[in-house]
Amino acid sequence: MDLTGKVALVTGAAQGIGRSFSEALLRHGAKVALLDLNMSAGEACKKALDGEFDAASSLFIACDVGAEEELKCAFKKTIELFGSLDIVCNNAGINNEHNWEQTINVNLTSMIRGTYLALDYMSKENGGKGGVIVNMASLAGIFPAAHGPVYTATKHGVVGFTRAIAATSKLLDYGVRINTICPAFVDTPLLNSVNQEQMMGRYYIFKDTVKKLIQHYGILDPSLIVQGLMKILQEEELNGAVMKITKSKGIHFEIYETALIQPEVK
Ligand SMILES: NC(=O)c1ccc[n+]([C@@H]2O[C@H](COP(=O)([O-])OP(=O)(O)OC[C@H]3O[C@@H](n4cnc5c(N)ncnc54)[C@H](O)[C@@H]3O)[C@@H](O)[C@H]2O)c1
Ligand SMILES: CCCCC[C@H](O)/C=C/C=C\C/C=C\C/C=C\CCCC(=O)O
Repeated sequence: MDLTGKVALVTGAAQGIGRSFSEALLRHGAKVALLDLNMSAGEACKKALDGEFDAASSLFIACDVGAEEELKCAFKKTIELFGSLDIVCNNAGINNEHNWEQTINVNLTSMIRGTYLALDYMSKENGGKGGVIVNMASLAGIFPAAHGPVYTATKHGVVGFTRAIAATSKLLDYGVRINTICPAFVDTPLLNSVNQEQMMGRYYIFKDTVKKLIQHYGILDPSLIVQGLMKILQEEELNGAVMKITKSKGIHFEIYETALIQPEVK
């Protein structure tokens, strides 16, 4: 996919992986809607990006992805300003085992809603011209993380939903490729949650164990996750792929047995 002039929407764009995604998309000539709950970080991010790229190429939208109307409105604004939509990165996520209901809402419900909204605009079934959706999961979407059972559940949900909706898209010829990325630990502010009792909840006792895990497996630079995103955008055959990213193996894929014979519908 040539990214020049393409329109992307990135959630959780103010910092961490989402910000790195947004910078990379702008560098490749795309226009980017930067969605984030954190107004001050979002505005600071937009200002910094304007110093490097044409200010008209990006738009910051204050948006809580967990609030249905706010997310709908952000998609609408993006299309009103940029005229189309080609790429959606459902990236926003939290690690909060104390308020675990919020973790489900942000990490899983909003990923599903973001995918459906993206399909509303991009699916050929609705007169759209196709596109690519990337849903951020985690290695905790494949392996259980004892320090984060609800985080683990949401990321397993993201992986399962993405694989299933990608199969639907192929069967019904939506023209939209949908994939997921599962990184190990990445150098972003999210890792600070391990030191916060109000985030770790009853699993705060694992604080030092998690730090040892992180030390053992190493911390990935967000630029490697950007490389994963670019691979997904460029390799047209990728749909329903579960991309793992680790220090020891780099970018690679989870291989699953073919479980179902998909029905012919057309
Ligand atoms: N950092 C890691 O080790 C790691 C590893 C694997 C997967 N991930 C996943 O990658 C994604 C990005 O994580 P990160 O490490 O960049 O985190 P981060 O905390 O550094 O950044 C997340 C961004 O999302 C925003 N956000 C949070 N809740 C939101 C909401 N309700 N609405 C809108 N924006 C919201 C935050 O304000 C923040 O700007 C998450 O889905 C996370 O689960 C992170
Ligand atoms: C507690 C801080 C929040 C972490 C968020 C992140 O998404 C969590 C990842 C958790 C699961 C991964 C846990 C352990 C495995 C880590 C690395 C395995 C690497 C294997 C390899 O290098 O081959």
